[in-house]
Order: sequence, then C-alpha cells, then structure tokens
Amino acid sequence: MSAATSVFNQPKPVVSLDPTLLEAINSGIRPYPIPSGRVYGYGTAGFRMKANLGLDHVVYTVGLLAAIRSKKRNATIGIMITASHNPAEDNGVKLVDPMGDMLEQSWEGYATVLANTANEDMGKAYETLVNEILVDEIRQLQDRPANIVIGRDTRASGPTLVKALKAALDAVGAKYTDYGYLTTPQLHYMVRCINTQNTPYAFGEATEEGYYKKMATAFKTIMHGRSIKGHVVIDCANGVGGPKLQELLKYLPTSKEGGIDIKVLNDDVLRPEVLNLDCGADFVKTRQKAPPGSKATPNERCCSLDGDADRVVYYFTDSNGVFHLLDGDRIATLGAVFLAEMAEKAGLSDKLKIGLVQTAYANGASTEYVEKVLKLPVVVTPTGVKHLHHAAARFDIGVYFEANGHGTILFSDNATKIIRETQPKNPGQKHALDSLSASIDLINQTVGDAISDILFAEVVLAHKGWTPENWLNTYIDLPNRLVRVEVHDRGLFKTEDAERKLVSPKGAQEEINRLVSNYTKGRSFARASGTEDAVRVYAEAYSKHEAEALAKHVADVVKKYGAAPDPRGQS
Ligand SMILES: CC(=O)N[C@H]1[C@@H](OP(=O)(O)O)O[C@H](CO)[C@@H](O)[C@@H]1O
Ligand SMILES: [Mg+2]
Repeated sequence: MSAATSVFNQPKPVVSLDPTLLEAINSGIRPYPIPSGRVYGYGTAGFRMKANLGLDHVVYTVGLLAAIRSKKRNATIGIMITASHNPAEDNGVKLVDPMGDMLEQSWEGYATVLANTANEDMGKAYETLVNEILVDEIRQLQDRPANIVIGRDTRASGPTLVKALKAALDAVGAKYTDYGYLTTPQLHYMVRCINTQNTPYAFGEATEEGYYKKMATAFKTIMHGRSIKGHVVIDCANGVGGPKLQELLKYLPTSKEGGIDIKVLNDDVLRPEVLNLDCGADFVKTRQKAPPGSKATPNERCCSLDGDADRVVYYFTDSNGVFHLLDGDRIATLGAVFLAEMAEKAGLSDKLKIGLVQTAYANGASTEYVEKVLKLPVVVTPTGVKHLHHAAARFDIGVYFEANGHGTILFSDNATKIIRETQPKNPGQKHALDSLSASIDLINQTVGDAISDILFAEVVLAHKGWTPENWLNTYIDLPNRLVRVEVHDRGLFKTEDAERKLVSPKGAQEEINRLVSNYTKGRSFARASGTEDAVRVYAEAYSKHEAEALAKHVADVVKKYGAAPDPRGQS
C-alpha cells in the first residue's frame, strides 16, 4: 500500500480540547453577549458597526479566530480595531495575514460563524473550528503557539474592545503585543516586519520608529537633487493619522533641508467625537468640496486622510474659486507616469511589466489616459482592496487604487531583484535605479498607506515640476455621479464582468444598456454595496447634465426591479 493510500484510509482524528480551556473561553466571553436579534457578517473591510451593538462580542470571537489563524500559518497575525472613515460612534475589527495582507477570503466564513455563536456555545465552536482547521490525517497543529499584534485608532470605544480581545487571547493562551494607537497601514507593516525578520525579504524593524526611519530614509534618497515647491496641507480627519504624521515629521527634512513642508490640519484626537466630522478623505470625495475648516488659498496643495490613514485624496481650489479633486485615479496615474519613466531611464522597460488595476468606479478618462497615452495595461476588478491587491501582484510593478483614494504599488520579488542588481552604466541610469529602489521602500506595499502615498506623490510632483493644476490637466475627468438606492433586497442584484453587468434581476441590464446608448460617452452600472444595505449606481457621460440624467434613469431602473413584492401577490 502506498503512503498516500494509507493516509486516505485513515479516518480523520477528532481532538477533544481540555475542558478547562473550553470553560475559560466560555467564561471569558460572559460579559459580552450578542444583543438579541443581531446578525454579524465579515464584510469588505472586516466587521463594522455601531460600537454598542455587541461589537465587544464580535471582537472576542475575532481574537479566537486570530489564535487559530496564527497556529495554522505558524506566524504572527494582526488585529486592527478601527471603523476607518465611518462616524465616531462606529467601530470595527479586521484581521491581517502574515505578509501584511488582508485575511484570506476563504476564512471570512469562519469569522462570521464564530461571531454569530451564542456565548454558551463558544468553547464548543472553538473546538469544532480547531478540528476543522488544525487537525487532519497527518498533522495536529492545535498546540502550536499563537502570536498576535494589536493596533487601534483613536475611537472612544477602542479600549473596551481591546479589553474584550485580550480576554479571548488570554483564554486560549495566545501571546500578544498591543501597540496601542496605530494607523491601519502601520499595523500591516508591523505584521510583515515580524514575519519576515531574519529572511532575505526582511521588511523592516517592527517598531514605530522603524516605520518612520524606513520611510524617511527612502524619502531622502529619492529626493536627492529634487525640490518640492511650496508646502502641502494635510487634513488628518481628527484621527490617528494626525499624531502619527506629527511623529514622522521629526524624521523628515524640511524643504530648507531639501525635504518637505507639511502643514497639519484637523489633528484633534482629544475630542473623539470630531473624528471624520466635516473633514477627511470621505467627506472631500463624496461632497466634492474642501472641509469647511480649510483655509486653503488658491492653488494650495491640500490632501485629506481618512480616520485610520489608509486613504488619501488631493485637491485644490483654482484662482477662480473652483474646487478640483485629485482622487485615487489621479494618484495612480501620477505614480505610473513616474515609475514608467524611471524604468525607461534605467533601461528596464522591457524587463519590468508595469500595469494599473482599477475598479469600475475609476473615471473612464483615467482608463483611456493610461491605455492610450501611457500605453500601459489596465485590469479591472470587483470593488474591495483585496481584489485589486491580488491583481496588482501579477505585474512586476502593479499600481492599484480605488477612486476613493485607497491604494498602493506592488513590486514583485523579480522586479526588486532586477532593480537592485542592475549595474548602472551612467549617472542618469544610476539616478533612475536609485529612485526605483527608494520607491520600493517609500511605498508601503502591504496595503494603502495615506502617509506613504502622500510622500510618494509629493516626490513625483517635484520630479515633474508639476503644480496641482498641471497634474489635473494630464486628462479631463468625465463628469460623473454616484447614487445610493435603497431596495427591498440588495441580494437580488448580482453582477459579472467586474461588477459592470447585472445578471440578475433579469431584464435590468438590458434596460440599462438602452439608457446608456442614448448618451455621448455614456457608461453606467449598478451593483449591491458590500458595506451598506443599498445598491450603488454609477454613471458618467460627456456633460454634467447628461451624467446626472443617466444616473437618475438607471437609479429608477434599480428602484423598479428592487421594489418589494406586492403583498397582494400582484407584481
Ligand atoms: C464606491 C465605493 O467607494 N465603495 C467603497 C465601499 O464599498 P461598497 O462595497 O461599495 O460599499 O467601501 C469599501 C470598504 O471601505 C471600499 O473599498 C469601496 O471602495
Ligand atoms: Mg480607512
């Protein structure tokens, strides 16, 4: 009998965990019951809700799952407590995988099952998951150590949630390091640093200081011989990005020293209730205006972070007082312009395949600019950073951004090796290779990082000698409109082709197609939101008036197909 057959013939062992462990799990969660009627789901960005609706229960269960994940991967796992751009009274929790990426999607189901388990069944549920995940015919991994790192934003509910989390980790004997306040991308950075230390891919030193030093060193290298015009105003949404940016400034040279002048706005973390209130990236992107507190003068470069500093948008007001947004699409094209130019100067155009990844929400004009002017390939994925991230990893240099400002740039191991091992033949080539090499360190490749994205954008603007107006004029955005439509059951709205076509309800897509064909440069799609109970409709067209009309008509189609069934049975 071959070894393989004998393994197949063995029944899977069933492991019973120590009853005192199960009792510890059950008693640890006792203070955190599920409020009646609550159902939780691990969504696009983990669990997110009003903090007082049983989030402590959910966080406890995330602690249990993190311990199992850590044992399974034999690596440190991250837990971030944040609700990003959402209101101050919300909070949330998400898991970070060993390389600093988001939790593997197939595990979201486990997270959802545990979160919806009643307190008295929690020990048993943990045991069931251990058997499903950590026990098989060949190995039993339940006794491996578990290591977790924790970060949180500045929300008032944070400390209580961390307490619930630690109760879970203590119950199962997991080791943990609580970093306290961190931006989301800083936590992703820590996880990757810890898991790559003493390897050829060591990412950096797993401390805040290590993060600032890595970024500042790369920034100084890449700035060599370039100078940034004027200053940049950064609105920190009164979130954790404020104090972290202030900290980074201690490591960065000012413009007099060949560096950058940053003016920090909205960094009040002592009043948690002002978080994301009339400020921040989401406010600016959705309202298409500067925060009311902004005192920006014409053409002053401004940008806004969100509450956990993983998103950024730029903007300015021109001399006629007109507001202009430079969103994620623009940051992506700016990065691509620079990297393509540097790759060419380094003589590596043929060796490094550079590509862009967008979602259907990217402005059609940006896609056309990348394909026709920059002559780079564009891949479109479903909404959600995890989809973009994976698609970007297939290029040597993959630039990905959602229009709302969340994104980063990935360099493959192959690209890193080529860039770092190519011997320059002249000073021009050396400068290009050094710039590419420093970009690898300046950009936080684990996840979108507003602070790192800003430094990179500033360097590129300096390199091109561009004002925000020059940047804006690289292409002209098609006027567009995003509408939120509440329907009876958003689950009815199913899509294909990277969410650009509805396959259900039957007949809806045909109606949308007919509408779109009436508009010059018209494009529109409808999809169910992954984070809100609604369907989103996006439309763009040649003029503002047309884009708005198209959005309204498509929203009407969605309303019609999404209406509640007639209770009398007549449709
Ligand atoms: C149109 C839009 O901005 N959608 C957002 C929003 O997703 P929805 O699935 O559309 O609700 O939240 C996601 C998580 O923050 C973010 O990744 C995404 O870009
Ligand atoms: Mg965020």
